[in-house]
Amino acid sequence: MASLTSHHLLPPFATDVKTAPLVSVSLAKLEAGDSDTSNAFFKACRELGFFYLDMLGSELGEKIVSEAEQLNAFQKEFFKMPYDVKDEYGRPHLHPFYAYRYNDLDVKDKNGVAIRAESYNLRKDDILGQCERLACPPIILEKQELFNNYVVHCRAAVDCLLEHLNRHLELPAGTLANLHRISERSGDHVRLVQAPPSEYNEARAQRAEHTDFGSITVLFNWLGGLQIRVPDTTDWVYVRPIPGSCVVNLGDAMVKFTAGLLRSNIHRVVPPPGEQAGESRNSLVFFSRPEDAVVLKRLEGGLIDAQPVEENVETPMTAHEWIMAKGTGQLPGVYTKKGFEWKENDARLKNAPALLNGMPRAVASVA
Ligand SMILES: O=C(O)CCC(=O)C(=O)O
Ligand SMILES: [Fe+2]
Repeated sequence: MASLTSHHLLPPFATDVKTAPLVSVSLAKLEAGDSDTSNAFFKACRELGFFYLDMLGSELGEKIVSEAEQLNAFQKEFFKMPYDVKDEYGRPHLHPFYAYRYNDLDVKDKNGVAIRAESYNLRKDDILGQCERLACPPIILEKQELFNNYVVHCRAAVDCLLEHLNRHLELPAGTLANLHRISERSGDHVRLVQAPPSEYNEARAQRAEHTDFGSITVLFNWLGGLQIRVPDTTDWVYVRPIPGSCVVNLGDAMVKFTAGLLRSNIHRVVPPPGEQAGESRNSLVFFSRPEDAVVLKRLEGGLIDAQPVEENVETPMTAHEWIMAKGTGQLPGVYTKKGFEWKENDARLKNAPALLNGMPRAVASVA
């Protein structure tokens, strides 16, 4: 394993923090159709919405791990570029969502410049040549083949998960696959993420609370810092990175499609605990989303028909409208089995657009 992953080069994960009870699901066994593994996977999707996907022993999985390591090495070089160079590819210039983005932290470098927490969203359709490509730094283009392979392989793993979900949900064959065709325009993207070492800050931690708004997220990280909230509690627990596994979680679209049968769990990222606190933290995220034109509404058939009917009927939105509204901060809230719940204490709420008429403004401590 040591040669495939790089976690052992970093300080160890803290031993004195509470960790999340994520089950480990073997991709190789899912690919082979193992029913115990598939049942454990479906249970995790219903109850926690998060699990480890063990990539080892799967040809596809090991390719993804190897590519994730290469992309992690690459992103460290990417983020070393001067701020003003990256700024040219920033949200104000390039695109409201698929672009470079940063938050200034309250830490300054030796020249007195605020240190940034940074990310860069790269569209699947740019990478696969399915649309007119947004401008991007030349070093991204030098890694075109790697990005292309990574997207194709992550999508193949996602397709395998969707197929198992489809079967458990007793939906007509291909229902979920047909909402997620790789050849169609969608909000799928690769996100590079880097956060410099910083102190834990409660207000910032709360602002970072979110659910993912797509279908299935494939996440690689190398240091602690990801926390999930334990369902029906207010406890935050850390997710320990496991070499050879990625963390998979379901997003809002899967909740919407299944009328709450599947779970999109709230989570956030805080500085790595313990000995890892002094390290800069990178993560690599592949977000899969429904095709742009898909209207986010409950599907018909199978187990979903037995789900309760929502009292508050929200304005139907396409996956594209949803991602643009959520991704640009116009929908400060999280999606739960009770429907959309606004983060009432979020200053952005007053700017929420009129298109959201019909969304219930009841806000709970989100569970
Ligand atoms: O960095 C991580 O570990 C998680 C990132 C995350 O939750 C996200 O980008 O949606
Ligand atoms: Fe997330």
